[in-house]
Amino acid sequence: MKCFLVCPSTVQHQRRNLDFMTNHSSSTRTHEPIHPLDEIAFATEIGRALRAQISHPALVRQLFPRFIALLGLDAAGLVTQQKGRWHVGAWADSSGDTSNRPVPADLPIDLISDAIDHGGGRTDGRWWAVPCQIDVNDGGAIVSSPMVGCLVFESENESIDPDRVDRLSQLLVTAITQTELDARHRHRIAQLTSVLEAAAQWQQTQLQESSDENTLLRQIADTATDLIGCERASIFLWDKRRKKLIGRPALGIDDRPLIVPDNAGIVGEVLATKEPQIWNASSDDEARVNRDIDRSLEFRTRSLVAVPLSGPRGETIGVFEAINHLENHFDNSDVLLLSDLATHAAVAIQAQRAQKSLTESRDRLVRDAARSTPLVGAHPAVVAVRESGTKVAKTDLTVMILGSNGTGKEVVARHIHYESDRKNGPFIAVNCAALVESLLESELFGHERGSFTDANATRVGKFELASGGTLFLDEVGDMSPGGQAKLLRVLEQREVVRVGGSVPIPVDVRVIAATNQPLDQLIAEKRFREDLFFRLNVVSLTLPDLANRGRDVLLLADHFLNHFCYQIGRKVPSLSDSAQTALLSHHWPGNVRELRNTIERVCYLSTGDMIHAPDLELRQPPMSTSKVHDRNQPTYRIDLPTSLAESTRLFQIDHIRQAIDRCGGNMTEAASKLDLHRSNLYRKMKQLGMRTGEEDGEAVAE
Ligand SMILES: Nc1ncnc2c1ncn2[C@@H]1O[C@H](COP(=O)(O)OP(=O)(O)OP(=O)(O)O)[C@@H](O)[C@H]1O
Repeated sequence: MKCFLVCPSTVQHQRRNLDFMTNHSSSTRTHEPIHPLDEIAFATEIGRALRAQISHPALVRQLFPRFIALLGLDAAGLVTQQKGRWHVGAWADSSGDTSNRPVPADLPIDLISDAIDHGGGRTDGRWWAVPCQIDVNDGGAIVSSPMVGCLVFESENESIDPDRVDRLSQLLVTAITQTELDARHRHRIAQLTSVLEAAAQWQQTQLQESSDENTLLRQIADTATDLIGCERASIFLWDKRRKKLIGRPALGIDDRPLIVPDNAGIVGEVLATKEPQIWNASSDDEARVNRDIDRSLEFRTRSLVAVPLSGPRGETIGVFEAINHLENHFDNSDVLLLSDLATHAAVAIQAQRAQKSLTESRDRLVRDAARSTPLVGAHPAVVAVRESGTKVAKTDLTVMILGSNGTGKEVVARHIHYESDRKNGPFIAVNCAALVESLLESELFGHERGSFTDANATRVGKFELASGGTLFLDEVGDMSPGGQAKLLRVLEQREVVRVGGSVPIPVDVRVIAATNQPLDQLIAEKRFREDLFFRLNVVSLTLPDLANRGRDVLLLADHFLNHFCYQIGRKVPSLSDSAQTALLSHHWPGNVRELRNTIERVCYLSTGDMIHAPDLELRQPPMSTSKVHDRNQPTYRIDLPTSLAESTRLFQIDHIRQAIDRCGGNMTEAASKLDLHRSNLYRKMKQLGMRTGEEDGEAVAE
């Protein structure tokens, strides 16, 4: 028995029609009286049974014997028509026995059909038939197949009173239809619960990045097979362009899909009409089914139901098919269930496709972003930074990157980010030097609306924005003391509180800091918190100045040449020997950034296949404006008037720097050019306050 909902009109409909038509006269009979209280007791019993949501068999067991006894019948039962066949349920007699009593062989089928066709009770004197039906309209959207049947009873009692039969059978028919509707209701709720549970599982599968479409389709088909109770189920996705339907899972073939023309068989019919189709071999046209599929799968289709799979805008994306009902034929209730599953399946399939395409775009973007900022360099110090960066990327350790302006600290930070598991998350860079203390807190931690005069809207801070990714704090040495204290708190607690807010927000961020400042000196001068330094400096990477990277200048120049020529679509010119020498001997106070700008300018302004030294326009800035720049050293300027001793010192620094530059960082060669012994050159450099590279063993190449 299937679904339900009592519709009052059903009861009234039956009530109106229960005026018995007889083909023999009962007016001459004498009726045995039933005490009215017995009828009331019967009605009360029915009411109690319905309230208790009695099952159908229990109803037959409990109420039929009472009905039989009240009317003095021999036996009674319920006869229903299912899929074109008569089906006799339990047959009860007055003893209450519903199991052993055999169904009479001579059931009055004509009388039953007559009662059903005319919607009213019928009797031939011995048999009585009272229609007991549920129309699909009775249950609204949830009754998928009607119930067609009759309450049938037998009585040799001549004195039976038709009015009493009418009254009591009305009561019993109401009880039967109500019980049937209740049962169908419960069954439908169970079905919908299962469909929702299945949809939730498909959603989980579809959200897993690792799961592919096949896994999802197999899961959907398995659910349909279980819930409908059939041998197989398959989802045919429509390849509109190729006019094909691609069935997966392929009804028993595991590895390859089943491809059929999109106009063949019943799936083709569903695609064309957008209407569900049922096909049962015993009653339907054999020509409708595509037996080619059966032959290729060595399978025999006995019955099938297929419904369209529709996308969000109502467009058909395929067909969902269930094959070979395990118990009997498919009917409308299977269409209803398969359609429910198809609705959720289409959503899951489309969502997984959208997710896949988003994941692919994201991966492409991440790959492009990672490629767009390669850490170019073959100098041992750069190689060491790259290797350490790759290693440390696999951890969540905080990293401090040291180096002069323009040496590539942000490039290293990006390298670490794109080498880490956080690469699909955001990379957010904040220049701490650019933020005054009052703005820094709101920039990093966000603020709530109205928390200060200009806070017109809630703002999410950089820490929150970087959640799941990396936060790069550039120029951290320039951060105000107040900012340092707040930063330390966030690093320790791993949660932020927005300005003007009170709720701590957990943040999952990897912090990379960078500075061109001598932090040890700042700590000594109490301008940088030592505790913050230890928090940030878990791993420290130092980038040498470009002037100390020897032939890396040429590698980088080549890299930028390719980059900019590709951008403007010009053939990549070569660097002449003179250009190479000029690049190697320039001292690059602006480091890689300066080189990049130089090459960019050349790419736009020069013509021809060869770049010569004059094209580079590399002039050492005049002493009055030049930076005699050393990593982690203060910047010196000659601000006239200045003492002769200081001018001499700065001149010597610049002179030595140029000599080292010209020799590509080779100290022995530079010393010889300066007519000094190598150890004297080191001593002189120390005297002048220059870094020699011996301090950290890497900055100055031999
Ligand atoms: N090793 C490198 N390979 C490729 N490009 C680099 C490299 N180092 C630096 N660059 C480029 O040089 C420019 C400056 O680099 P970056 O901004 O990383 O330097 P920085 O040390 O962070 O500078 P600042 O201290 O001024 O913030 C950028 O355009 C960057 O792409």
